[in-house]
Formats: sequence, C-alpha cells, structure tokens
Amino acid sequence: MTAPIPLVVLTGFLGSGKTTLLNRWLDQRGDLAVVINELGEIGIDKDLARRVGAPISLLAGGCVCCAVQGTLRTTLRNLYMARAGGDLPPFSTVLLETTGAADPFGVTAVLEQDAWLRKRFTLRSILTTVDTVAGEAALARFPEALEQVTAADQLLLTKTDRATAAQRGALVDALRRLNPRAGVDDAASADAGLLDRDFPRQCRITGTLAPTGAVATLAPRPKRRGHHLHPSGLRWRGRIAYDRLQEALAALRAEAGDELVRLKGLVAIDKLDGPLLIQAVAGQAVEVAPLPAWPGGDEDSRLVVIAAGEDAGTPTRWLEHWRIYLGLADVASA
Ligand SMILES: Nc1nc2c(ncn2[C@@H]2O[C@H](COP(=O)(O)OP(=O)(O)OP(=O)(O)O)[C@@H](O)[C@H]2O)c(=O)[nH]1
Repeated sequence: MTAPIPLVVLTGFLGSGKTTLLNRWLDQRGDLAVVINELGEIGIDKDLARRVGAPISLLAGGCVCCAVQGTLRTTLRNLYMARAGGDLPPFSTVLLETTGAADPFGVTAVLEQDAWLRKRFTLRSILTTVDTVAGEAALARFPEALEQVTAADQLLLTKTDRATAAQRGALVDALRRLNPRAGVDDAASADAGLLDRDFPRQCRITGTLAPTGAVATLAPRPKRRGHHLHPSGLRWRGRIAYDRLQEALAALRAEAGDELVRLKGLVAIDKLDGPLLIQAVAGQAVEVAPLPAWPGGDEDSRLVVIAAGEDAGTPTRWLEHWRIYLGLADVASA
C-alpha cells in the first residue's frame, strides 16, 4: 500500500478568515484536494473557493465534528478511491476546512475510529485561524472558539491589518496561555508550505511523544454539550435594488443584535451582472463586494445567517422577516 495521504485540518471560529486563507493557498499550489464543511444546507463557501483545478468536495448541513461525521468518512473514501483509480490527479494532501463552529477533535476522531481510513490517511496538522480583532471576545463567549484554539498545532492570526498592537499583544498572551504547545504566527506570512510541515504529537493517554502522523493529542478538552450556534439559509430568484438591500441588512442587524454571529450571501442586484458578495462578522461592519460573475454556476441569490443562543429557530425567523421585508415571493428553497 502507498504511504498514507496527509490530512490538514483548517479550522477557526466563524468569520475568522479560513476561506480567505484557503484561497491564497489554492493560488500557491495545485496539488491539494479540498473538503469544505458548511454548517447549513445552503452553501456559499464552496462557490467562493478558487477554481484552480483542485478537487473540491462539500460537506453541508452540519458540523463535520458531529452531524456529518459519516459523510466525511464517505468523502475521504471517495477521494482515496478516485485518486487510486486515476479519476483525480494524484493530490499530495487533503485540506479540510471545517465550519467555524466545529470541534476539531470530532474530525480527528473520524480518523482514529475508522480502521480503513487510518491506514490511508494521516492527520498532519490542525491549523487554527484567530481573528485578531474579535478573537478574545469569541474565546470568552464561545466554547467552540476555545476548542479550536486548544486543538491547534499552529495558530494563525488574521485581520492583523485592522488590529491595534495592544489587541494583538493581549490575544497572543491569551493564546499562549490556552495552548502553550502551538506556534503563533500571522496568517499573512503563512504560505502554503505550512501544509507540508509535520508537528510532534503527544498521546492523549500516556502523554508520550508519538511519531508525527499519529492522531492523538494531549490538549485539554473544554466541555460543551451540543452547539449553541444555529444556521439558517434562504434562497431566492429575482433582483433587489442596492438601497433596498442596505435597508434590509440594517433591519436584520437591528433585529438580531449580538445574536447574529455570521452573515454571508450572494445577492442579485439591479444593474449588476454578477452577484454582490455580502459578509458580516459579529461586531464588525458589513462588507459588500460586487463579483464579476456568479461563482460555481449557481445563480440563485442566497443568504446564510448563524445565530448564537438556545433557540435553533431564531435565524429562520430572521430570514422570514427578511423575505417579507423584501417581498421575496419566489423562494426556491429555504
Ligand atoms: N481586513 C481583513 N479582512 C479579512 C482578513 N481575512 C478575512 N477577512 C474578511 O473576514 C470575513 C470573513 O472571512 P472568511 O475567509 O470568509 O472567514 P471564514 O472563517 O472562512 O468564515 P466562515 O466559513 O463563515 O466561518 C470576510 O469579509 C473577509 O474578507 C484579513 O486578514 N484582513
């Protein structure tokens, strides 16, 4: 049997910059197979990933750490078989982008528990993006962010261009306390060569160093029960005037308050050929960017929101208000 294929897990809290980094790495090398996990049924990240010939698989409808663990197993098997059968180029590495709510240990458990996969894939690293501006607040509020930091082999600071030196310093101190064994570096200086780097691992049970590639790790596990982050998505056809969209976004943000953790969308706008890409991260301004064309061939407008809190129905109610506000009758699926 050939050597196991390295798997790199790219994780990090919602909106912390995973897809942005993934796209930079896809520009830099063509020997990756990519698996993208999205929390909701309606996907946007896969369409936003650069089309550079790398095979890209989508795991939608839940976190890879729990709801779609089985789909991850199947996806990895399919990738392996397609590569062995010559149906895919002989990619060197699988790069898995988790959702921003994933527990990376749930991903490593898939490799640990499946004998077939264990022989054919090896966990190379867990790389965690941390938003330098919003990271400390996320760590204080969301156990998911804590899990991602404690599981990391390498922590990558994003949005350093927006952060003050004091924010950066305080965050680095907090990260070093939470995970002293991980390196901390700026994502901007992390090129795709990082994907080849092996990290020493320790066995969770004995605490002894295991050869690189073993899947166990010694990091302490913060406790949580289930997710408190709930996705919902809306899909529709028809164009919206830009001013109307701005009003609707303001109304949505006002209704949702700080329960709105993440928003992203591709929206057809009057007089624009391509869609408007909309992104918002809790506490940060909404970013809009016109794209020259619809990525991925799907020309339905889509909006995905992720809410924090106990009530999983909350984000669906926001989107229903959004639909009514904009008079969107032609909803293809919700
Ligand atoms: N200024 C600045 N913005 C960034 C940087 N990295 C990401 N962003 C912005 O942050 C927002 C979220 O970035 P993404 O790369 O989509 O984050 P993500 O972690 O993939 O998001 P989810 O998949 O929803 O968890 C987007 O609006 C990006 O343009 C950065 O280094 N600097």
